[in-house]
Amino acid sequence: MLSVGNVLIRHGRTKLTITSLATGFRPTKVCLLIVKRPFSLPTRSSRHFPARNLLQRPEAQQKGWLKGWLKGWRGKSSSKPPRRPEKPGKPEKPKEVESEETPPENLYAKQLDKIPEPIPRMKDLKKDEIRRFFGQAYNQRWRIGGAVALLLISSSVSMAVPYCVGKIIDVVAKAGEQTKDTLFTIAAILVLVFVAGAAANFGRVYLFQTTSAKIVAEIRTRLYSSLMRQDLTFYDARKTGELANRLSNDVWTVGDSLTQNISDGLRSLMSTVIGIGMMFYISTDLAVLGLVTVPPIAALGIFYGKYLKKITEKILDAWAASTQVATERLGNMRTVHAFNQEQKEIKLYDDSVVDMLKLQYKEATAKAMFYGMAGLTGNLVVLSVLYYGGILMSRSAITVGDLSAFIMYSAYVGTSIGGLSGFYSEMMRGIGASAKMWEILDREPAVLLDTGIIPSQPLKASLKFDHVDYNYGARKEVPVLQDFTLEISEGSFTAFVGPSGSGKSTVLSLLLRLYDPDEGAVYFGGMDIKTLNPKWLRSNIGFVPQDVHLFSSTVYDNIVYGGNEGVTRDEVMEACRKANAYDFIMEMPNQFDTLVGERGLLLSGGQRQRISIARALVKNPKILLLDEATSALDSESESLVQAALKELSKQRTVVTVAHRLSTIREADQICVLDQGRIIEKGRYAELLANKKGAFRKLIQRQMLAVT
Ligand SMILES: Nc1ncnc2c1ncn2[C@@H]1O[C@H](COP(=O)(O)OP(=O)(O)OP(=O)(O)O)[C@@H](O)[C@H]1O
Repeated sequence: MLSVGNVLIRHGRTKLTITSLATGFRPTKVCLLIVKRPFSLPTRSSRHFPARNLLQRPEAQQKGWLKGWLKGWRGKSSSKPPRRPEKPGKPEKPKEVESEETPPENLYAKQLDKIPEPIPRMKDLKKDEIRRFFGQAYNQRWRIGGAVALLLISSSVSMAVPYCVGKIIDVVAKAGEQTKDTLFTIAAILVLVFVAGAAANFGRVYLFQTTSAKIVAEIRTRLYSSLMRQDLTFYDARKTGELANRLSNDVWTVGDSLTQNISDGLRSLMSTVIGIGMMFYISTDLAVLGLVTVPPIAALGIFYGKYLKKITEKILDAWAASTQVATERLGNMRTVHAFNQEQKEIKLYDDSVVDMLKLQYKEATAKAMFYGMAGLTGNLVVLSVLYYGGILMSRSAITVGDLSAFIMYSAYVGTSIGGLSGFYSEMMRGIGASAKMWEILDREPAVLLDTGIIPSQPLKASLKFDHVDYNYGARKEVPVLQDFTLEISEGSFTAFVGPSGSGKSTVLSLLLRLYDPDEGAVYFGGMDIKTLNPKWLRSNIGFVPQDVHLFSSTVYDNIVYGGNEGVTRDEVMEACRKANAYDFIMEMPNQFDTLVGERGLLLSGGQRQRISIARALVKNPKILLLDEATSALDSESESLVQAALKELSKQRTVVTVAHRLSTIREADQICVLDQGRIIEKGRYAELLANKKGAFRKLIQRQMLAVT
């Protein structure tokens, strides 16, 4: 009796464990070969299963486990939460090595910190989308071709293993004088074949992995470049998280499905075809018996797949809800703390987690049933093949080696069919993800950055709005600017005032050409800004926005960000002095190298605003747009900045939006806006003199508010 013991066969993504392989010498004796998990789908590692991890907690085994678990998670006793899913970026995807207890395909496990999306159906995809999806691999066709060739070699070697094992068993079973020599010869040949197979496998994995990385890198660069060029209308209609997803998870999905998935799919296909062929080659009767269970298992699989899809979609919705709750709250922690809403937020999140868990338990039940059934059926098949194979052996119709090889081939075929179903869903997911990327890549921005005139002579820094109508694409029904007409002469100081929402900031956005008017035109130095190169136009304008956004970098980096190419350190210092920012920067621990924190939150509002003013001044612009640029300054800083701005106004055209009306006493013209129209215009004193005027009312209201 030969006991081979625990034999591991790794095939594609699935590892089979043959716990015991024993055979008798006499051909009449039935060989015993038990295959664990004969049917398996492509898998993910267990850490991708929050519910699974949950079940491992002791509370989970008790009644009321859910509450216990949540309590444990929150309580002081467990400082660490239960193991959470992987962090963003590329979701860790087990490729070659899987845990022995491989869980089935999990549609939402792959992308954990993003809101995942359901797998699209074939009928929902357009032909063009499928063509373009594969088109992305075209640049890498030689590498992919090479990888496929190596795949054919390595798979052929793998598929030869059962046959060779069968032959070895037969040689051993005969146990003659020549046994040792024959065994040695077979083993020596097999070692060479295995080494060749390993080399091919190395090449295949290397080529597929690097090709995937190249495709991902190429798509990411193109996508990011396309995103950077989109106009603000595009961003107004989309969520930042959604775009970040496109750029990270979706791109990986596309890269993987074009390489790793094709590799796995081809392996599964080859294993299925060769495996079935070999089964028939060894014994037609046994092959028919072995394959007779395929249709019922397939039917069960389809039924299960449909149920799983439904429940997965519900889980995705629940996931989206809980992710949205968390993302929004984590980004607004100041508000949460300030309003004492921690407990309420925890409860809100817990509820969404519990909703999802309930669904995951339903899903787990369905999966457990399916895998239980599939395992039972598979084992019954093995048993019937063994039984019938034993009878055939007793009639000397087949050898023990052939029967062993047959069982191994049937296991290969079982796992490969499962692999093919995973291949299909991964491919659909890849095509779906790439279709969403095309939406961005194909979109022609309304403002093309590389077109338009770059004047050879400097233009006069005069501005003009000529009967401009505008409303935001996201809210077409709300007219924002209506028949807006205004002239701003070079070197003048113009201020916009008016109630909130009257369109003041929008005027500045149109000057920067962040949006284009629906009707009428905006002129710079007598030229319609639509005809000018947008980059050139913006290089002439310094802008201090209402909400100052600093990047998570140093003070210096944030200021130099506003400069034109080749801006010097001296110019940066000069801009800081003019913006009254120099002194406080020099008092900081690392001065210009001080990190400002995420969105500049390590600085005070007034400091951020002065850095923002310095950033606008560093390129020494001809036109300065200030959107309530001094609103966050204390009165001392404000008077200093006001003095600086007054000085700066002498050399450039300044357009400002002001709430504090005291800051615009010196303005050459003040425009009072209401519902997108200029209802009053003039100098400070003139407007104040009009006793029934809107400006005077604004001043009175402001004075009342102060007293
Ligand atoms: N990106 C946008 N998409 C859709 N509507 C917008 C957008 N930005 C502003 N609006 C709307 O346009 C109108 C004018 O907004 P704008 O910001 O120009 O007003 P404002 O006078 O500057 O207000 P405030 O003084 O409060 O800053 C408002 O009704 C506002 O809701």
